[in-house]
Amino acid sequence: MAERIVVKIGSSSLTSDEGGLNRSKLDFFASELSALKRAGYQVVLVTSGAVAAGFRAIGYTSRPKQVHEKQASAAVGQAMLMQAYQESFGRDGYIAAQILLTRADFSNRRRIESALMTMEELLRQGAIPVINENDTVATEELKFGDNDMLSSLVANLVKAKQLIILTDTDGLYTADPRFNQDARRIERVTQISEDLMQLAGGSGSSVGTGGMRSKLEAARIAMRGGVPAFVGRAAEPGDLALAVSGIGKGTYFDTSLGNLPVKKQWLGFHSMPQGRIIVDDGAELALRNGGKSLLPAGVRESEGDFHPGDVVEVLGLSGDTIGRGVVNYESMQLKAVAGMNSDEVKRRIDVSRIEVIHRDEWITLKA
Ligand SMILES: Nc1ncnc2c1ncn2[C@@H]1O[C@H](COP(=O)(O)OP(=O)(O)O)[C@@H](O)[C@H]1O
Ligand SMILES: N[C@@H](CCC(=O)OP(=O)(O)O)C(=O)O
Repeated sequence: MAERIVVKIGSSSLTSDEGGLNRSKLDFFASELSALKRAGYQVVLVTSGAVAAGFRAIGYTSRPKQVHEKQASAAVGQAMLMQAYQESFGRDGYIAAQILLTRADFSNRRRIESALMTMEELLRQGAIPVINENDTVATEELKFGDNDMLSSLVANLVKAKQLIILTDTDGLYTADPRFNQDARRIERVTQISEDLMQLAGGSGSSVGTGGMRSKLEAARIAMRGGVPAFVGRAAEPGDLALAVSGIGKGTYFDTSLGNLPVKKQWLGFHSMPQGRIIVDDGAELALRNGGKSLLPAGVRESEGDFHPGDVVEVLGLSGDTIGRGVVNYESMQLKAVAGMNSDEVKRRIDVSRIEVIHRDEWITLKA
């Protein structure tokens, strides 16, 4: 199968601060993507810019702040974006296909699997899926807001070889380069620590939303899903190909993890935990490093009202989250048998599976 590359382009790379599309910039990125297609890659584009492209045309003088104004701007600008991509890719002999997604679509396994099937078919047919958040229906509490996170979830979903996040800066610096002239670029990152997160500031333009911070959060999700990421700039013809080949103008985020199955992606990134289980140090070690199931003996306490099949969050004695899993016990049952060995549990209650959480239905969230 052809290797897949997911490319995310931010508003600041496609539009001007005063609003409106910058066609020459968009044409440049489209030809960069076409070049990847010609080189044999399957390409998925996650594009921002709908709000920024549309707000001036609909009558606002600056990027609006109210949600319904942004949604109205996006409704106008999304059509402009797609028309421009159709024309630009069309010149290179490729078809652009619009896909609009919300966070709620990712939480619903059937909907996201359906979106994946559509993307698979589009890629088989040689089209370029062009994805944005469905701004008109996304509610504020459930919005991605910026498309960085959306692009990492898409990269995990399609099991991309690489996620390329293009922006107006050539990578992650030791400080926001707008304010600190001594800031140095960080070439490679293997783990996104809290210290690293502290280096990243907000957006550099009046049209971008996420800033470097949201790009780091996105890179962390991609790495966790087994997809290496790149954050940087493509300004000259061939820059995107250089980024893909490992010598781009930006920061590389490496991962040694394999691709995460869609079921585990859902568990880790989209499910809604119904309760919390606190485990002892031995169980924490077994879950983190041993690839083991959680047994009642390791459970110290549980909180919340959950039922078999619900997702619960698991914490260590320090209060740190270890991961999430699908629980096999009623919350009341688990309280009654916490800390007991498996034979004793079997004598006392009737459960279909002795594991509180089976390792196949578990994901570790932090190293
Ligand atoms: N440590 C940092 N390294 C690099 N850029 C940073 C850093 N902290 C903040 N930034 C800012 O993040 C901006 C990119 O984010 P953003 O404006 O949201 O772009 P986009 O629209 O491409 O998503 C850069 O222009 C830069 O000014
Ligand atoms: N869905 C929105 C994305 C908002 C946005 O600005 O994102 P980004 O430029 O990636 O920080 C749009 O198309 O305007």
